[in-house]
Amino acid sequence: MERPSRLLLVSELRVRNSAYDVSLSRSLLTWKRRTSSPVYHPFRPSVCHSVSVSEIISVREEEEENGCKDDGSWKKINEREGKDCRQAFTVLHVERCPQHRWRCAEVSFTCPEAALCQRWVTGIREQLAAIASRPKQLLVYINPYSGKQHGKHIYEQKVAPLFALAGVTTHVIVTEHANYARDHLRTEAELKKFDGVVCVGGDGMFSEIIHGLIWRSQVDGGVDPNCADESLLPSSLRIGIIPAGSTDCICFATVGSNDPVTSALHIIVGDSQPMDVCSVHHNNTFLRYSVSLLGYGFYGDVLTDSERKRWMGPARYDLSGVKMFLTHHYYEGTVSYLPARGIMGTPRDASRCRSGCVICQHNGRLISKKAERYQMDEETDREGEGEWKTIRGKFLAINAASMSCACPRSPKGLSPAAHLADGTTDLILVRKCSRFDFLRHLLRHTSKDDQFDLNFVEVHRVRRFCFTPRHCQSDSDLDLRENGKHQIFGQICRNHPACGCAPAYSSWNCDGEILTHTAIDVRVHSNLIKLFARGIEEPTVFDDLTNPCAI
Ligand SMILES: Nc1ncnc2c1ncn2[C@@H]1O[C@H](COP(=O)(O)OP(=O)(O)OP(=O)(O)O)[C@@H](O)[C@H]1O
Ligand SMILES: CCCCCCCCCCCCC/C=C/[C@@H](O)[C@H](CO)NC(=O)CCCCC
Ligand SMILES: [Ca+2]
Repeated sequence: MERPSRLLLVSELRVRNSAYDVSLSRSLLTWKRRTSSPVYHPFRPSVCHSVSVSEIISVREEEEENGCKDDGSWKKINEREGKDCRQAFTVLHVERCPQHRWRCAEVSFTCPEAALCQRWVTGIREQLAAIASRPKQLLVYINPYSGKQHGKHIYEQKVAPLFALAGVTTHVIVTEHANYARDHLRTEAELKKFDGVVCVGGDGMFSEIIHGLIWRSQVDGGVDPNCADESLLPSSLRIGIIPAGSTDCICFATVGSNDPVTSALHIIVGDSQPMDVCSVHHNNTFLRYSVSLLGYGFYGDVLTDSERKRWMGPARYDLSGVKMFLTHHYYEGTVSYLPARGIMGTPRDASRCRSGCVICQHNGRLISKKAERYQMDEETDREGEGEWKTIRGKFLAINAASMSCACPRSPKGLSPAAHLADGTTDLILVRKCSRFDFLRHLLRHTSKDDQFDLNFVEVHRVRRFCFTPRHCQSDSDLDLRENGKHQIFGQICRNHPACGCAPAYSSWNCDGEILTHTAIDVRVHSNLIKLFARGIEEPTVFDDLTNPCAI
């Protein structure tokens, strides 16, 4: 509880015609109803409220209904006398709703005199202006074709008015084609003018934004993105996601809901959530970055099939999901991985990555210390931190989840205990099994049962991994896609009934985009980007203790 000496303003004001003791400190705005009777009244609703200053959106001066507005006579007299007659102000603030949703609520305070009202408005505005983490100028990209193609409407109706209320200025760009946002960020955008980038769309659009920003940071800092062993430079601009796509798993897993208003409020209050990014290379050539799912086999095939059904909108994934489940293809290959050693947490933990996650903070610090040590001693063997393990086999799915990948289809996600910023990815290997068993595994993504507790599934928390497919036609480890033969062999294997074997290749689903190669080298870069989010909030039993009214 804060000491009274820290209070910046204390007044008796009126809220809905009742008298309240209102106080403002650097961290809290509190209003407590004055009671005429000292006797405890069991049926009286709660009379004390507080809102964190960091969650105030803005403050608006109001004109007093009875005096200023009515016939104007009172106002006119005041104006003639050079007095400001505004005696009420409204505070717009974050209100928490079920399912991690935030709303903009408001409370109006009436003051006995205009000068006091002005002191309050100025006092609150000064506190808001002192919050350095709040963005003032944002660069907004809207993909008009995401999800159900409502991106533009969502932004204009739900988000832009909130930014205007909060005094956030924006430069809005509606993309004209795929990779428009990525290329604009890479080459043209004057990033120095902005405090963050907002992406209105789905996971694919978010992927464009991080590709533009990460590329720009490397080029500006002289880092070669093609070198798989290079440590990447973090991007200084935070990214906000206004969900308007088909899966929106990055928004869901970092905020807890896919709600544009909630996301806009997290941006306005200047939240910050660090995130791991995987770089994907093939033969020391950069392919893509991934923050959510890298999936070969089932999820790669679902994506390939669903791309042809884009016109169906989000339902395309359900149809392709059922189709690929029935197709039941498995793929042969070799997975090598570098287990994450000395870190806190395992993929089978019951605890979850939540706002202020201790595991992310601990592991993030540990990994950056290791990186510093490596930079000081160039001779150190980077892979000396652990031993590579190799698994050869036939797999229905190979998934790397760098975060839980929670989404409305699977609220706990592909790897429920994965962390947003712990410097690792969870490598999930689903070996060839019966359709019935695979269905059991898939259905467990939507229930409380553990999807890893099956003898054909294994999961490893890793820092790096490589995959090499085994070919249908030969044992060579060459990736035939490179010289164009894959298409031919792929077709023969898929379509030729006499072949009898599964198709040679699947494709990698990299955050919803198809990779051009199947043999890949994946490395996790801890805390490479930051989002305007705070991780999923969990109400705690201590919440009441932080509320001075409760004590
Ligand atoms: N103006 C545009 N015209 C066509 N495609 C675009 C345009 N702008 C972006 N894209 C591309 O559209 C693709 C899909 O976008 P997005 O991810 O926003 O929606 P989604 O696929 O419906 O959602 P999710 O990725 O969450 O499943 C991305 O690959 C992106 O590069
Ligand atoms: C037959 C019963 C099946 C029930 C299975 C439910 C399992 C759902 C797990 C969902 C995991 C989503 C992982 C997120 C991946 C995103 O990066 C990507 C881009 O948005 N989306 C997809 O690839 C879309 C993937 C859609 C998969 C269905
Ligand atoms: Ca992670």
